[in-house]
Formats: sequence, structure tokens, C-alpha cells
Amino acid sequence: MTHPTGGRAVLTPGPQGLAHLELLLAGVCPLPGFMTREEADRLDRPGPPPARAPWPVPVVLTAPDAPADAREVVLADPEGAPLAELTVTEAHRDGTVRLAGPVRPAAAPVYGSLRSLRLPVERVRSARDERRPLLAVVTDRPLHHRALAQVRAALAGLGEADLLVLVDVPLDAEGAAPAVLAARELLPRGTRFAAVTLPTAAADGAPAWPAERRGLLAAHVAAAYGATHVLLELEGAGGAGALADAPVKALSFGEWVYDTARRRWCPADEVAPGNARAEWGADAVAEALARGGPLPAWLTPEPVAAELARMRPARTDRGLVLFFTGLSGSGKSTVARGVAEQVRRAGRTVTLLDGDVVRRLLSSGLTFSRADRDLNIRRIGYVAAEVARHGGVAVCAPIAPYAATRAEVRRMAEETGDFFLVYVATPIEVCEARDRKGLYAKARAGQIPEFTGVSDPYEAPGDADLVIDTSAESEAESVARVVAALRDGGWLPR
Ligand SMILES: Nc1ncnc2c1ncn2[C@@H]1O[C@H](COP(=O)(O)OS(=O)(=O)O)[C@@H](OP(=O)(O)O)[C@H]1O
Ligand SMILES: Nc1ncnc2c1ncn2[C@@H]1O[C@H](COP(=O)(O)OP(=O)(O)O)[C@@H](O)[C@H]1O
Repeated sequence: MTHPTGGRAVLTPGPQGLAHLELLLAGVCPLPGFMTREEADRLDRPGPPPARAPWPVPVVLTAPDAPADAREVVLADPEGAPLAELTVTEAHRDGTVRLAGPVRPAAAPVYGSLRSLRLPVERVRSARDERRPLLAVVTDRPLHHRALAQVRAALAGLGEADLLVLVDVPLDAEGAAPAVLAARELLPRGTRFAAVTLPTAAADGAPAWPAERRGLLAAHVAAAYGATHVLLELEGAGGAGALADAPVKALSFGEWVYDTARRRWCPADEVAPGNARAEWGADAVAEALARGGPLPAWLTPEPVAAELARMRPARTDRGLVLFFTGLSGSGKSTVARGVAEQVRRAGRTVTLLDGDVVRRLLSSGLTFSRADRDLNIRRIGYVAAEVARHGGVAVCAPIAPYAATRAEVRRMAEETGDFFLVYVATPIEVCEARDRKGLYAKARAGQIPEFTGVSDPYEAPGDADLVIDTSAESEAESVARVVAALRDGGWLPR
């Protein structure tokens, strides 16, 4: 939290805080603002929330460095633009600081993916025909034939009903939204689409809610938009039992399969076992897209399949962050250079972000303190993810000694492409014996402080996609193993 001189304290909430705030400002959550500790604790117990609670989940704002005496706080988006003003009625300290109190909108929000689809509830409610039931489908995934068939069955069961598709997407990414919107032409005319970000936890840093609680939250969000019925396409959140107390009627269809004889999707118990084909899970869909194979027509409608193929191109066309980690002298640069050359020859565009070069340009001036190493790796990760966004291969070869920072880079990379981690596990004795730059000798002599492996930590990865040891194989063998792994994974053509 910052205190601009003469102004009020400014706080940029984390992703969960921002998601709660979105729901408050859009009029979806009926509360005046963030809950006091007592209010939140009442809802923060396992099992269903108390009956008739106006909101099914705790809505909590944490501010790690909030001054205890802040009274008026400006809540800003990650770009620093004001979103709301919070009047603090309670500041509770339990490790971190929780701020409670009412919020008032400050300015129309600009931050947030799909902003034009983030509709205030009034806009949706006022446009709706009160005489007709309104079915809301809340989804965080593409709608394949199975889901679309169930939506049509639900609408048929309701008679003359309207349809609202609420797409759950993160604030900082489009999630599955483009693929969901691609089903527009397969749904009744007049179907409305809106984007929402369902928080997944009470506050930033708090444990994620179980699926049932998320389902109940989705039902409350649907009710706020005026829905009379809800159908959930959220992992594990469909059970109607858990939604018995929801403010809208939850529809649930059980298992449906594709009937190869009648060529349509129906309840599993109406289909002869020999004719039943199960829907593919998300992993099978992802793998088929990665291999560039079209999704079969019985599974996915053509416009949805086409959008998915655009969003997740075959791995041969998809951006990749190839990230080497290991001690100084382990062979990262040598192997990375060899691999980059072969990847280029295979026809892909390559950017090599070598440790030394990055240190001279992108990260010049940084030291080898933990904070500076982390910043260095984040900068590499940011640039690499941008390379991947445009379909290129970014080959990175820093030491990257900390697991948490590597995980951060993996997350950044996977938002725009794929991430492949190579651990160059050459033993330190070998690295030290090589001592190409004489740095180990200096480090042992105490002339270089915080030297990785000597006087500074290296956290060996437990999540490497490939481990190589350059003390046990030649440079050519190491390069060949990495290239083979990229071919096997589908990132290079065979
Ligand atoms: N204190 C200390 N610890 C480790 N390494 C040091 C240090 N001081 C300088 N060097 C040289 O800097 C190179 C490592 O830089 P990186 O950017 O890859 O490091 S990090 O990922 O930010 O930890 C590393 O290069 P490589 O040998 O290519 O790994 C070293 O030559
Ligand atoms: N199998 C091998 N793979 C890569 N490098 C090797 C191998 N065997 C010996 N080396 C030597 O080890 C050194 C590794 O240095 P470098 O690639 O700069 O490592 P890093 O980038 O991890 O500091 C180079 O001098 C290289 O010639």
C-alpha cells in the first residue's frame, strides 16, 4: 500500500480481492463492501453456509502492508487507476491485515479482460422479459456438443425461456471465452453473453474453496443477473444436492454420451452400451489440439473447434519457452546454443536469452542478491512469454536458482504458449573443475560473495521435463536429447 503525500492510501488488491471487488461494483454481490472478520468467519466453515445468507462465500480484502490507521483507502487496478473508495470500518491483523468496510465506485473500470462483456446486473435485468424463465449457463470451458445438447434440452424443458451464458474468466486473461463465444451461432437468437470472474478463495493467499462452494457462488451470481434456473459447466460443481439452497433452481443432467447409431448426444441410460461414446476430458482435447489433429465432429461443433485450433495451435506452431536451469559451468549456455541452432534449422524462429547476455543488457546493474536474481528471472520470463505469444521459441539459460521464481515463469509462459524445463544437473565438482571463468576459485577464496553452489543456494527442480548431466555425456549427446524431447513432444516437426 502506498501513501501519496497529501492524498489517501492507495491499495491494489491481489487477484482474489479484485475479483470480489468486481462483483461488488457490478452489483452482483449484494453486500455494501468487504466483510468484517466476524461476518467472514461465519461463512468460512466447511459444509454449506448458513441458510438464507445473502452471499454464500466470505468476501475479504487483505493488504499485507496496510497501515493500521488508514480510514479512507483508494482501491486501484494493477495499472494504478482508481476503481473504488473503501471506508475502513475494521482493520484486523492476523499475519496479514484484513480491511473491512463499504466500497463506492470511483471510476468506470477499464482493467480486466473482455471489459465490454462485463455487464452490470442492472443492464441485464432491465433488458429481460420478466414473464419468461431465464436460464443461466455458467461456464469456464468451451461448450462442446454434449453441453450444447444439454442446454437445448434444458430450454425445451422450460418452455419459452431466455438464455444467458456467463463465462467465468480471469481478470488478466481471456480464459476459454473466445471458444465459448464461438458457440453463439449454435444457440438460440437473443442469447446474451456476459463475462464474470468468480473468486476462488475468500482472499488472496487463502485456501481455494471446494467445488461445491464455487458452484453455490456461481448460482448466486446467476440469480443476481436475474436467472431463474442455472446450469453449471464448472469442474466438479454441478451436483444439484450441493445447490439445494441456491437462490435459483439448479438443473443437472447426469451422464450423457454420444449415440453412434442415432448420431446425437443423449442420457447414457438411453443408449445401448455398444453405441455409446464418452465425451473427451480436457486433457484429451488439449493433447489432440497439441498434435494438430482436428477435433472430431461428433465431439465438437465446427466453429468451436476452429476457435480452439486458433487459440491452441498445434505445438509445431505454438510458442514455447525452453528454459534451462543449473549451476554456473553446468553447460546451460553450450547446450542451449546447440539446441537453438537446431530448432532454427527445423524452421522455427528462435530467441536465445542467455544468462550472460541478459545480465549485460536487460538486467544490467542487477546484483546476485535473491531479490535481484528474482527480478532478473522475471524479466527473462516476461520477454520469453512475449516471444511465445507470437509463436516463437524462447531459449533461456540462466542459473535461476529458486523454484518459486521458475514456477512463476512457467505460469507466465503457459498463459501464452508452452513451457519446457531442462535441468542441467551436472555435479558441482565437475562445474568447479571446469571453472571456465575462474569464478569458482574466486568464490572459494571469498572474493565473490553469494556464489551459487558455494555460498548461495541452488534449489534443484522437482518439476523438470528433462534432466541432463553434461559430465556423463558429450555436448552433442546433450543437445540431441533435448531436441529429441522437443520432437517427441510435438514442438518440432518429425
Ligand atoms: N554470485 C554469483 N552467483 C552465480 N553466478 C555469478 C555470480 N557472480 C557472477 N556470476 C556469473 O553470472 C552468471 C549467472 O547469471 P544468471 O543471470 O544466470 O544468474 S541468476 O539466474 O540470476 O541467479 C554466471 O554465468 P554462467 O556461468 O553462464 O551460469 C556467472 O558467470
Ligand atoms: N557435455 C557437455 N555439454 C555442455 N558443455 C560441456 C560438456 N562437456 C564439457 N562442457 C564444457 O563445459 C562448459 C560449460 O559452460 P557453459 O555452457 O557456459 O555453462 P553455463 O552456461 O551453465 O555456465 C563449457 O566450457 C563446455 O565446453
